[in-house]
Amino acid sequence: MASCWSDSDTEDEMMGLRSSLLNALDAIETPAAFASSGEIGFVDPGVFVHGMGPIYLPLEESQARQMIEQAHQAPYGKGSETIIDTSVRNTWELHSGQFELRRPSWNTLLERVVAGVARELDLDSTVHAELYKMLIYEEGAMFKPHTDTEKAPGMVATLVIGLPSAHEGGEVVVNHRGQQKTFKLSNTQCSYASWYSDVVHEVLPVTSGYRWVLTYNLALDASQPRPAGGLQPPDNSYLYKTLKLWVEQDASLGPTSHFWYQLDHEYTEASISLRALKTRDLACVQALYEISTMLPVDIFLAVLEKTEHGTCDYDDDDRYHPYDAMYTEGFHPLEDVTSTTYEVKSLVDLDGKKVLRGRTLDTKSILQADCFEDISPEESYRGYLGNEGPDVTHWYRVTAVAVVARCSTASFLLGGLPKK
Ligand SMILES: O=C(O)CCC(=O)C(=O)O
Ligand SMILES: [Fe+2]
Repeated sequence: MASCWSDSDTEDEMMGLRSSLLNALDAIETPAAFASSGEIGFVDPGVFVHGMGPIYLPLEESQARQMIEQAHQAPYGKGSETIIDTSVRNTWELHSGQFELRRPSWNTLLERVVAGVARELDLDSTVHAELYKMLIYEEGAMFKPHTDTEKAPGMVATLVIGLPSAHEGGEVVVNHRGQQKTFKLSNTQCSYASWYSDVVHEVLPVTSGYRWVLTYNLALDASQPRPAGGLQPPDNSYLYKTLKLWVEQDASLGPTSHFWYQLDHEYTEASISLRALKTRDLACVQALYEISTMLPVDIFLAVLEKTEHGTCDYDDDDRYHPYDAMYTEGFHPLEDVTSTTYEVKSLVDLDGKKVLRGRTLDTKSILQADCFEDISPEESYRGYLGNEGPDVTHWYRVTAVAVVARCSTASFLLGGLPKK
């Protein structure tokens, strides 16, 4: 009911809402990885295939062909059924009763790998690995995008260990909430890739050689609560509620209702886009983007710049070598600031497409009051020149996300220089 408030009530209310928005955004944490990969080294698990004998590393074609003779086409889960359809999954498989891993130290190594994966995926340390299948992908073999069904009680993730075998292609591509990673298992040593069961993944076609892997189900004790990590989207309900209030109140007050939230990392004007964002920045902007599909707000990214111009002290050497001094390296603190300006250097949409440049920045719209503090500036220094003392310009740049009430997006975008 903004219309009944006195100005000071309104201002207090707005300040309260802004600090709630700041708290809600500050509370967003870096999510755990949804998938991870790494190298293990050249370790022989002592693969012994029943009816065949030991398999030597790296895998040779003759042994690959012999194993394929023992193997069967791998099925895949479709609803409650498992079916074989080589246009979806084309892989040879040996089930865990058909082979053994005879090297006694293999389990110790496996425990180390599983502990590392548990850390990377932020899984509880009680996670244990259960050997599931051995897979051999020959030329043309692949597995189309799918998620993994729960093959054991408490199963939360899949671990694939690649064994040394020369091959090309066969990369695993994992996709989760708009993020994609590609893993290539090693030809020459053991390596691993792991992902939460609900992460969509595919194995691209092998173009030559044999891709040879062991698959493990990673499961938590059935008594453990399921981890929130990659399985569930983070809980952004507080941010949603606060933004909803802002849209209803603050956003109806001004013609260009928006606010800026400074990101943790700096990005260059050329690179800034959703894809380039790291860790918590990605989580924050992704949360805002998801909310923008439910509330009438638009999200942009920008490089914000503060420029300070003024004079500075010069050392006596400058007076006698004025032209050298023009190129003095190092930092010159401003003695007397003659002008301070704030600008939106470059505004882009989440795909990184420029929508605006050179708009004046109203610093009151930045949620963090100390936005430009603790930033090391870039500087341009002009040394002692005849009658003029030395002068200096400092530029402080930060990257921020803009949240704009959709009713004022058009006016927000006016007032900048034409995009370049
Ligand atoms: O071969 C791989 O890397 C993955 C296999 C897979 O996705 C599965 O067994 O569900
Ligand atoms: Fe899978």
